Amino acid sequence: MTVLDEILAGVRADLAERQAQVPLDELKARCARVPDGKPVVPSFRNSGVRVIAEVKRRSPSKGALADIPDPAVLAADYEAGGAFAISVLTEQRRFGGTLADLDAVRQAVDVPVLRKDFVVSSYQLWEARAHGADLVLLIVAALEQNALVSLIERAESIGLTPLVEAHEADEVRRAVDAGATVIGVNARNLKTLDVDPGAFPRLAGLIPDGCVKIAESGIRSPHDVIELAREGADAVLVGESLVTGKDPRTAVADLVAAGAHPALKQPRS
Ligand SMILES: O=P(O)(O)OC[C@@H](O)[C@@H](O)c1c[nH]c2ccccc12
Repeated sequence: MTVLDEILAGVRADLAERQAQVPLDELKARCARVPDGKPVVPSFRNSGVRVIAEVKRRSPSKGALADIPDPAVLAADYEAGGAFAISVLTEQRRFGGTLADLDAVRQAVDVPVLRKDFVVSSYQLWEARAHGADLVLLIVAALEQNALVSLIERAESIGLTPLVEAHEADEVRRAVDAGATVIGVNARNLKTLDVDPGAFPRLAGLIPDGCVKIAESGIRSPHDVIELAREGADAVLVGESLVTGKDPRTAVADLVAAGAHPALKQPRS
């Protein structure tokens, strides 16, 4: 069993419990009461590399990272630092997150919010929307192709922007074939947890120019952002270095400033 298989087994067990507690109809009714998901794709294409800052308590590779007693405070700091969006890990067993964290962040910020989890069922898309998410992560390595296609379609139909994550060339092709318009390259292999900083530079060229390209994981410094921008990144997704650093607001602001240099990225049509 890979780490990803173990995570998915836990995710399915927790999902079954929530489904037993909250019927789908109730979730759908809640969705009708939350404001529509914010469109994000046009701003990803503007000049400047967008920074997506993540609320992450623990990880399977490192264990505990940060306490984060109040995700709302951290998210507000990220927003004040200029984050384009906030990513909230809602997986409980390995990452220490919950849907309550998503609620807290949604209440605290105006910028778009990404539900970061291991989505295997459309129920989780409705949950994401009901708890105020604008974007949702879909991991190619965790899904059969037909499931990936239908989750992308369902996400879009309920007003969520799917961020489709790949780690290998074949997964990028699957993401493109499935109709993804926002594609993330995760430098971390979720089966082994190894980080490969060369992943984005190697795979970015396989992503069509019409798609938004996001570099994920292992990003620590303004220098990293500049390098990834040169390789064509429209955005970077950063967790660990922000939650373990001293001042998340300034750390985000430094990354945003690095990515804002006009020579790095022209607006894309
Ligand atoms: O903490 P880092 O190395 O900055 O990485 C953030 C983010 O990319 C990472 O949390 C992540 C990317 N894809 C995922 C899928 C599931 C869980 C977590 C992730």
